[in-house]
This record gives sequence, C-alpha cells and structure tokens, in this order.
Amino acid sequence: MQQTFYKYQGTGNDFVMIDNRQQTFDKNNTKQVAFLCDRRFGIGADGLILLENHPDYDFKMVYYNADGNESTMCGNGGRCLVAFAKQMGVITDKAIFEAIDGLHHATIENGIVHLQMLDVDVVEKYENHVFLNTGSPHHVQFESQIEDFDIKTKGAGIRYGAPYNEAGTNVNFVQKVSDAVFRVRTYERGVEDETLSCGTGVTAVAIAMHATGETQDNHVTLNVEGGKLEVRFNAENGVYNDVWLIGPATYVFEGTI
Ligand SMILES: N[C@@H](CCC[C@H](N)C(=O)O)C(=O)O
Repeated sequence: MQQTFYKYQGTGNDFVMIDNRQQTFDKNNTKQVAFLCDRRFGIGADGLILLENHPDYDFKMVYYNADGNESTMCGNGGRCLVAFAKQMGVITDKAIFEAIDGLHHATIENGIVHLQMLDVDVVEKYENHVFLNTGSPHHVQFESQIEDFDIKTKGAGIRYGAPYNEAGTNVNFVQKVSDAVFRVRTYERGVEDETLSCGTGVTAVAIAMHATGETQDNHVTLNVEGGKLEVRFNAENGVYNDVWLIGPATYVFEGTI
C-alpha cells in the first residue's frame, strides 16, 4: 500500500508526518516505521509522527523514534506537528493537543511555534550531572567544551550504562556561552546517535541550568547544532511551571512511498 507523507524539521530534528485521522496507518508495524525513517532505504528522519483525531481537543500526537518504537514526548516533533496540523487545516494559529505525557497548548505565528511543556517538580542533582523528565528522560552533563566531543560514543556509554540500562535516557552535553545562553549537543535514545536538536532535551538543559544556579534567568537561549531554541519558564520553590519551548518548525517536502 502506498503511504502519503509530509517531511518537517525543527532546528534540524526531522520527522515524517502522517495524517492518520482515518486510522489507516498500521501502528504496530515497527519495521515499517523504521523503514520510513531509514535515511538510505526510506524517506529518512529522526522520528515519525501520526496526526490523529481527538474527541475533546484539536488533535492527538503519536510519536515513534527512528528505530520504529513508540516513545515518550518529542518537543521538536510536537512543534512540527502543530505546523503540520495548520497545513492540514485542523487548526489556525493555536492548538490544544494530547500527547503521551498529557495536554499541550501551542501557538504558531510566521513558522515559529510556542509549545507548552510538562511542569517539572523533580530535578535530581548529582556531582557531575542532572537528571530530569521533561516528557522524556534527560541526563544533562556540564562540560567546559563540546566542540570536539565524540557525542555518539560518550552518549551511548551513558545511555546504556547504570542507572539507566536498557530503558535508557537521552543525554545532553552542555557548554555555557554566557549567563542565559548555553550550547547543547544531544545523543538521542531511539535514534542511537547525535541529532541536530532535541526539544525536550533543551527544555531539560534550561531547567537544569537554573536549578544548579548556572543561570538566574527564566528565559534561556539554547544553541543547538541545527539552530537556536528558546525556553521560558516560571520557577517557584523548585517547581517549574508555565514551561514553553519556542522555535521554528519548517515544512520540507511531501510525497508518497
Ligand atoms: N527529539 C525529541 C525527543 C524524542 C524522544 C526521545 N528520542 C526518547 O525516546 O526519549 C525532542 O525533540 O524532544
């Protein structure tokens, strides 16, 4: 069967988008999802996202990693899905949608998507790293420089090591640029490689930098390999709410395969 698809990217984190409002996509076919995401044999993407109907909200998001498995929240994917829902005529300039981690509010204007992320009330601080969940699990590790870093080897070591083991985590390496600006490179679970950007990852980094006193600001800029993202939040007694991930979401091409 031929599959119509749309390709989007958000700061270089790229996704195959499928309109599944008619429930025609075989959601349990892991091999098919992995094939569509394959950069040599398929379309090529870090993940695949289904746009589905929701009885109470604008739409539902179903997210798969490039390995073909359904996974936890994808921040850049959520931003791209808002742009795709607009292209499909499902929304105009704002949305409320359900993802695996709950409800998300979003707005879109001139290709820039503001996406509200999960509140965070647990930030685990260790000697060399911070661990927190921003819809997906994130290990955040501060480094003095990440330019010449072997992200894939170092990231995989942490992702598969204790205490994360097989369930794993995403791994973010962070370098401070200035008070409220950080450079981030991320190893993504389920892609099992460095990606050019990770939305839940930069959200985790912004909160981790605030929680450890690396920034006093509640509006942080994150320089990633694929561009620039912003994260804003409200911090009150160790609880982070009103968390927003902000950045571009761009249509690339469409086709059938
Ligand atoms: N690219 C994502 C994160 C996607 C989920 C992640 N790979 C996982 O399985 O935890 C983002 O932009 O947040």
